[in-house]
Amino acid sequence: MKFDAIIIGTGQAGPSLAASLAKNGYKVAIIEKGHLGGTCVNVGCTPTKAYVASARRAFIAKNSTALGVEVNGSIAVNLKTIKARKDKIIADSRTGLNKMFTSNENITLVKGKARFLDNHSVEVNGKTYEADKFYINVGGKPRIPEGFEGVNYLTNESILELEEIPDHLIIVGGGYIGLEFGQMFRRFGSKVSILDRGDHLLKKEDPEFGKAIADIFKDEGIEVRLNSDCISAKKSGDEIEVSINCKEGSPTIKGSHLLLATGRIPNTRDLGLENTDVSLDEKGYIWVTNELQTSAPNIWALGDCNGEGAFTHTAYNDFQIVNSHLFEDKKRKLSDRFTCYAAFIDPPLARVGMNASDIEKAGIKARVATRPMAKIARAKEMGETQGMLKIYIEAKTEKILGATFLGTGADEYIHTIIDQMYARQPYTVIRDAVHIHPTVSELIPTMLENIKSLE
Ligand SMILES: Cc1cc2nc3c(=O)[nH]c(=O)nc-3n(C[C@H](O)[C@H](O)[C@H](O)COP(=O)(O)OP(=O)(O)OC[C@H]3O[C@@H](n4cnc5c(N)ncnc54)[C@H](O)[C@@H]3O)c2cc1C
Ligand SMILES: NC(=O)c1ccc[n+]([C@@H]2O[C@H](COP(=O)([O-])OP(=O)(O)OC[C@H]3O[C@@H](n4cnc5c(N)ncnc54)[C@H](O)[C@@H]3O)[C@@H](O)[C@H]2O)c1
Repeated sequence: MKFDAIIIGTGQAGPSLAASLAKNGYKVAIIEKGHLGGTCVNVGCTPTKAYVASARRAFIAKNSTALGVEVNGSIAVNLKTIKARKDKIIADSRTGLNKMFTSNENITLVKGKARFLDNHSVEVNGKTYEADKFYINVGGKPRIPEGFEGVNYLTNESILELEEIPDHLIIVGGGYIGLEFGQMFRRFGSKVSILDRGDHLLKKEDPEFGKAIADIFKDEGIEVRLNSDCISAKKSGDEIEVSINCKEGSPTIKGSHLLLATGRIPNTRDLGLENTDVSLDEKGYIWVTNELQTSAPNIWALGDCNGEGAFTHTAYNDFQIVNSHLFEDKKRKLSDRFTCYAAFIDPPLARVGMNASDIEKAGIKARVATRPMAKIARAKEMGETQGMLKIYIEAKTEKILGATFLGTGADEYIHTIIDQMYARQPYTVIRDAVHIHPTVSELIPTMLENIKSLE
């Protein structure tokens, strides 16, 4: 069968692109080997944030005595109900996508795994599909280190199928996935141990943020072991025993369940790309131009598989970039985008742009503004004073280089900084703005009155 365009994957870029191509008269096929919606909808953002919400309710119910709220009765967490609520949210999204594809006469949904035969054709379930243009949106999957083959480990996918709360959940990896699941399952009632080979949690952040998170987690009763390289695991009776290469602490740890949260790899190795002119880097990410074109001129790559972002908003922005070159005057580019994201722990960590080590590597002369949450009236009133705010400013241009916020509501008010960076205005615009009292945001202008040289 021949189409104007074929999209592989129904993640965070493919469906919007299919709708736009179809609206502009293209005959489009969109191919999906798994559930419609990809990682974010089925095993990523949506289910984890639904679980985070349940975990926070449980935590608040158990920890509000200091605010004068006493719960005189037991608080039970029902993982079956939590899972059923999550499954319903996911089912609604999948249904919406299915309706969108099947009700559009210009879109053909093909269920199955696509494999390129050459630059202009793919094979799915023994049938050949040809097109002038291809858009690859195949996403990624968990990276499983060697040494764990002999045990029944969990990933971000299988942990979301549990219906009983684990007694003792060991988590290998102190990145976003490890931290979000770790705090969530601790709040559900599991004993939780998080192990990471690095010397601080969230290795991409300034070390002080990882240290502050480790303290918050330890206060909640989570065991955090750093400088701990987990090399293998084996069955030990009913338990799983993990062997650790470490200088301090026991070289083994036993638990009822093991979650591997050791990073992700792109779904590009079994896509038949060797039959095309598409080039991959050494980690398997697809090489793309600033406009997301691959080294084959009729093939584009969007989302996690191009290695230029690892988030839903970056995948969606990839759609916007490609779409702007297809159908809009305002041509967008990858290089216009500032990196931004949040870790949805409690309190959340939110980040945009550069951190201290990025600034040092770039040799930029910078200044910094900081404020602990403990010095913010609204945080005190809420009884949520953990964390701190940090903003970096370029000395020469007075423009904001980046910010990291750890604190209650940080995933929302980081956008004050993100928008200022996109406006490409000096930091003095926010410094001189009047914000609403009492909010955490109101202290952002105040902290910018006190900027210091970055040592
Ligand atoms: C636990 C977890 C939590 C996350 N939380 C957040 C969050 O809070 N915020 C955030 O921004 N990001 C989050 N992410 C990241 C986010 O989910 C991804 O960045 C996003 O889903 C990437 O979308 P994508 O379009 O690149 O691909 P995906 O969503 O991965 O979709 C790719 C699709 O392609 C299909 N596919 C692959 N190969 C083929 C083939 N050969 N043939 C046919 N189909 C194929 C797959 O089945 C899949 O459906 C989270 C990720 C995880 C794992
Ligand atoms: N809130 C969000 O936006 C969100 C949430 C979850 C996941 N995600 C996405 O998923 C991606 C992957 O997340 P992740 O947490 O799996 O990866 P990550 O790369 O952020 O963290 C993995 C951690 O595992 C450690 N590690 C790896 N192997 C180890 C071993 N053998 N022993 C001990 N430690 C080991 C690494 O040192 C690292 O700190 C992220 O890049 C992000 O794009 C996003």
